[in-house]
Amino acid sequence: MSWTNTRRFLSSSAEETTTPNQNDNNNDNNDDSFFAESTTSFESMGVQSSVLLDRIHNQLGLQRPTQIQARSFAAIRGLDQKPTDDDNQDDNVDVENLVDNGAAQPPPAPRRDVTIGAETGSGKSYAYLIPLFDSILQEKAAVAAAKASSTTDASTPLLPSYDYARAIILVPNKELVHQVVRMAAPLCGGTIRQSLVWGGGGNLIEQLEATLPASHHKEETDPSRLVRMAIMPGGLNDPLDFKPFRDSVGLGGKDAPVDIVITTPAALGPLALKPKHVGMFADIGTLVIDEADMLLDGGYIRALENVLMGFRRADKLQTDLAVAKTQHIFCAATLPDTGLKSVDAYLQRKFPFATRIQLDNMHNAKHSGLSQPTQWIQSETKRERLDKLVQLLETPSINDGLYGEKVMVFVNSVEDVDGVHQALVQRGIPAVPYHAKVSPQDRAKNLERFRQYKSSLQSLDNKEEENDPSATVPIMVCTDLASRGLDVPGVTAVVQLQFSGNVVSHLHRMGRCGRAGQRTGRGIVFYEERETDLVDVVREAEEQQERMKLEQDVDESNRDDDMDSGEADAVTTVEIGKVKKAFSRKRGFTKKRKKLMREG
Ligand SMILES: Nc1ncnc2c1ncn2[C@@H]1O[C@H](COP(=O)(O)OP(=O)(O)OP(=O)(O)O)[C@@H](O)[C@H]1O
Repeated sequence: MSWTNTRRFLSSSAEETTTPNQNDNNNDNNDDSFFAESTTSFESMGVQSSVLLDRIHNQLGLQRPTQIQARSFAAIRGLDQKPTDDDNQDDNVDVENLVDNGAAQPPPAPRRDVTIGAETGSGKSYAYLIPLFDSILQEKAAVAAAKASSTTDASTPLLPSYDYARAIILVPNKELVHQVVRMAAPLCGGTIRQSLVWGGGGNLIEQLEATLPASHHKEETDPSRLVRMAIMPGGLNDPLDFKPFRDSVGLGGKDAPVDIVITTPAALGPLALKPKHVGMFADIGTLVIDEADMLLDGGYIRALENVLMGFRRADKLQTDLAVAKTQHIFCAATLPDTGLKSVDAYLQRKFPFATRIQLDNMHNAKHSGLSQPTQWIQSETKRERLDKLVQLLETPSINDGLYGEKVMVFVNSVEDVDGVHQALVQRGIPAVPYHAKVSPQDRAKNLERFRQYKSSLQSLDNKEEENDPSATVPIMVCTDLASRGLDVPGVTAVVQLQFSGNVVSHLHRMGRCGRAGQRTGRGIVFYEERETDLVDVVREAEEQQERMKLEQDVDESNRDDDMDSGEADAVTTVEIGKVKKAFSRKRGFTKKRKKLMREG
């Protein structure tokens, strides 16, 4: 079957391509566990900024929060617990001192450390972004209101309580920095040039301008409604080498401080150990560590520990300078918990008082976006695997093939990505490569073409035109650089042409499809005989999970209203269907991280 002239229409409206799935909750293809219960709204879960609520509904198109968003919001904002003496101490901040224009504002929310754990695609990014944006916009609104009612000169700038930034978000690499910016931009207000004050080089600003909805191109004239982000590059010696900080009014410049800095531990780490920079760390209220298990392992941990040390040192100033303690938010889809040196053990040791939000679906062998059991194919040669892949890609999905679908093909090295990509193209199958040695510009272009593709499963019947082959591509061949965090809506299948070799990477790879509550993903995994030990563990856990699901369904349908709810819950809390056993295969995991580090 030919891959040309048969693609269905790709909507050219950026609005449609960037708005997250506005799920029809009655659709069988949706995962019921994705959303919070139907009575929970963004309003009822506690979002107070009306500006933010408007953006959540109208810019992002989100109707209601996901489970992880509702639970994280409560924990991050301390709505789920009564205040303790400790919190009161944190709240005991001399607000007037912090706000230069003397405006009173609501006392800062207690800052509890929080660990957010839920499977891939469950909406964890907004689980930390929404509370953060809410507190920033609330503070700005309060300052603006106080300023409006005071006698201060109207030209006095509107200043929040921070000079450098309100929060820093750390992710492993540039790809994920861009991913966070892309997700956060619609919540910022204003044009992308207003909200992303420093894009860190490359053409990210242009790319976002081209792909964000038209409604996002409106200038914002009210600074209290604008959230400003910046990407901090590596190689800085001093915080003031970073232009957005240098330009901040609080630091002698003429602009309002940036609100959120998005960067990597490698870029921030070198600043953390110098005592003279303690002021910056004291100024920043929230530190988000996304993909926490990756950053707390292997080659990343040293830089991250430096960062944590910088914040710890700054927290010691708390009593002297009345600075609120830093809130740490750790976010992960996988938190290996086997052994004393596991990431989970590390977090429990270093942050024993952190509130842990962990959904039941975390570490399930098969994530809820996969609509059918994983297809496992043992094959010993590259040639055999490639032939089988081509055969799958040329067979319509109705006959169990992948023709017309939106597919990510994972292999384990840059060379293999190039080899598979070329072989597919030679056979007339459109594909793009994605790995660290593709130039950043081409990588971004390839990702965008893949993002824009609409599979035959996604296309609506009334859209008869074809995907434009110069602007879209159905297949992306990639290394693990694309396995984490990357959110490409509508991926219908993940093929591991080479097995990832460790369960963490396996879960992240499979999690690239069937995201956002869409139960439309499909997994096909090729493996070699020498990998059967690990494969067997994962397969067995998947089978257990399926059995557990069946048991639950039966249990639900037979459920006697008088049944003790504890009895019923016991069935669901048994730790079967999890891949925990496979976490102990740590060697593969660490090696993989090192490789990713070299690539990223
Ligand atoms: N409340 C919501 N309603 C509908 N879609 C949502 C909602 N929240 C998030 N999404 C969408 O769900 C998708 C997955 O979100 P996100 O990338 O934050 O997941 P994640 O849990 O961080 O995944 P990963 O662990 O793979 O990084 C995104 O396309 C996002 O826009």
